[in-house]
Amino acid sequence: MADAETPVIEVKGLEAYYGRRRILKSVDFSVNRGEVRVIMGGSGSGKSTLLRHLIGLNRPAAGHVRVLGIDLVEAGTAEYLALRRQIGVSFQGGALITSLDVEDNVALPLREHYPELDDNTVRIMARLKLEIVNLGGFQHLMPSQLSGGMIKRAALARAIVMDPKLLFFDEPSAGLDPVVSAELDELILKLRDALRMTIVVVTHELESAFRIADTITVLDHGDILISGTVDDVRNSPLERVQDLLNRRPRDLVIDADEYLRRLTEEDAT
Ligand SMILES: Nc1ncnc2c1ncn2[C@@H]1O[C@H](COP(=O)(O)OP(=O)(O)OP(=O)(O)O)[C@@H](O)[C@H]1O
Repeated sequence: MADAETPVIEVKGLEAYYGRRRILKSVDFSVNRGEVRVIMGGSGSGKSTLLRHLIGLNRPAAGHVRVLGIDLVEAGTAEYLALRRQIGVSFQGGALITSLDVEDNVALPLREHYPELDDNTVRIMARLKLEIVNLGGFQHLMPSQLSGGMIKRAALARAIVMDPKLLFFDEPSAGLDPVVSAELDELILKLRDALRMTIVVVTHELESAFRIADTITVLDHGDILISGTVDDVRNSPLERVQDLLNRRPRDLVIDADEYLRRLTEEDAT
């Protein structure tokens, strides 16, 4: 396992493809313990693809991904499962199971990874996490009875139920009003400070990114444009970074090679 000095995430030369299309182009990326790293970038820039590689859901076409000291390319199944117990993931949309109430949704990873735990212990652990995300008392509601912000918080409670060292959060603010979104930002900072988690957040929301980030990585068409502090990113002289910060669309500029490739490419099987 990693010591206190080693980055929690180390990625070197990561390449990713869907079919023959290269999505990530030799990405180098590292995240230090205890920081909130925000991954930003336009739609289709490769943020979710990078996240999937960091969680081990996708295998790199080239390069290495080391998480909490474990090389995901080389790890065997047992090592990977041990690692997954230390990683929390909250996907876009919440992905709660509609037939289970909030408490059973939150308890799910515990039941899956620690089947030997008795029901009472599982219940207490789930409720503790519901308290942390301000859903204390709502444990018996069904997902269909929750607001958008409550769904995100329940998904977050589920992601942290096993006290992960590392938390991945995909689009926490998507579809939320600004007040609820700001509450969620505060919650992310609370997890970093009170539970000392390292947190990687993918977001489109600039305001939220600047509020929660210790460091920011900006992706653009599968390349990292910049990784640095909030000030580094704000003051970046790179035109593409400023386009993103000022919401100037770049995708209207047609890349002739890419356009031709799309027209002529056979479907991957
Ligand atoms: N399963 C898949 N099969 C084929 N292509 C995919 C798949 N998933 C994503 N892509 C393509 O890969 C590119 C990068 O997608 P990705 O979802 O990583 O981007 P993103 O930055 O997360 O975008 P968004 O902000 O819109 O969610 C996009 O062009 C997308 O269409």
